[in-house]
Amino acid sequence: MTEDSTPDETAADEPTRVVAQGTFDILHPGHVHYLEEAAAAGDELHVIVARADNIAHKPDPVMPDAQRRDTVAALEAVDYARLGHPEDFSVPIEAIDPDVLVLGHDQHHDERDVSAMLAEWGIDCRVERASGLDPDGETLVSSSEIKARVRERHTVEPSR
Ligand SMILES: Cc1cc2nc3c(=O)[nH]c(=O)nc-3n(C[C@H](O)[C@H](O)[C@H](O)COP(=O)(O)O)c2cc1C
Ligand SMILES: Nc1ncnc2c1ncn2[C@@H]1O[C@H](COP(=O)(O)OP(=O)(O)OP(=O)(O)O)[C@@H](O)[C@H]1O
Repeated sequence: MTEDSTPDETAADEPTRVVAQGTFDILHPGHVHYLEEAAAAGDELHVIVARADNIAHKPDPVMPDAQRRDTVAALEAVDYARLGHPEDFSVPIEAIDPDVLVLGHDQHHDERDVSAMLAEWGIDCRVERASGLDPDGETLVSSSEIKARVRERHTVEPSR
């Protein structure tokens, strides 16, 4: 912001901030696809990486919280990555103050519920749904699929 800019000019110059979120345990091309699509929805992509303690719908991540955050932050599409709040999900969202929130193609969150939650927090933000990256039969595009492949190929049978 320049010192002589008017409030109107400042608002027009504000980047469009986009938020994406998820677990991101062992990065794969599906994650890259999601984050590139989210980045294309605005000027600045902020990612909230879920804390292991808040992931109740699947087994605990293999990679520690900070490692998942740091690998996501290293992606070209990502401007800022942060760990989510341990208890209050409104805290990171309020700090980012996004214009757009992009949900992943298969995320269990309902768009209308998330919109209502954002409005309750006083955030004026539209909610969009990303597309999925279809597997081509060879490329692994799911963290649980990668973990299953590792178990299948690297399990050593106990000797009798
Ligand atoms: C709007 C929104 C905000 C969220 N904020 C947080 C947060 O602050 N802390 C956290 O641990 N998880 C947060 N989450 C939850 C996770 O990012 C995510 O929904 C889920 O636990 C894992 O999603 P996945 O199965 O797609 O990886 C938030 C989810 C949404 C939709
Ligand atoms: N193949 C894919 N195409 C597009 N987006 C994807 C794909 N896989 C994951 N994502 C998105 O990336 C974000 C983080 O996903 P998550 O970490 O749950 O990955 P995952 O591979 O689906 O994990 P899991 O297999 O454990 O469910 C979510 O928004 C999810 O929708």
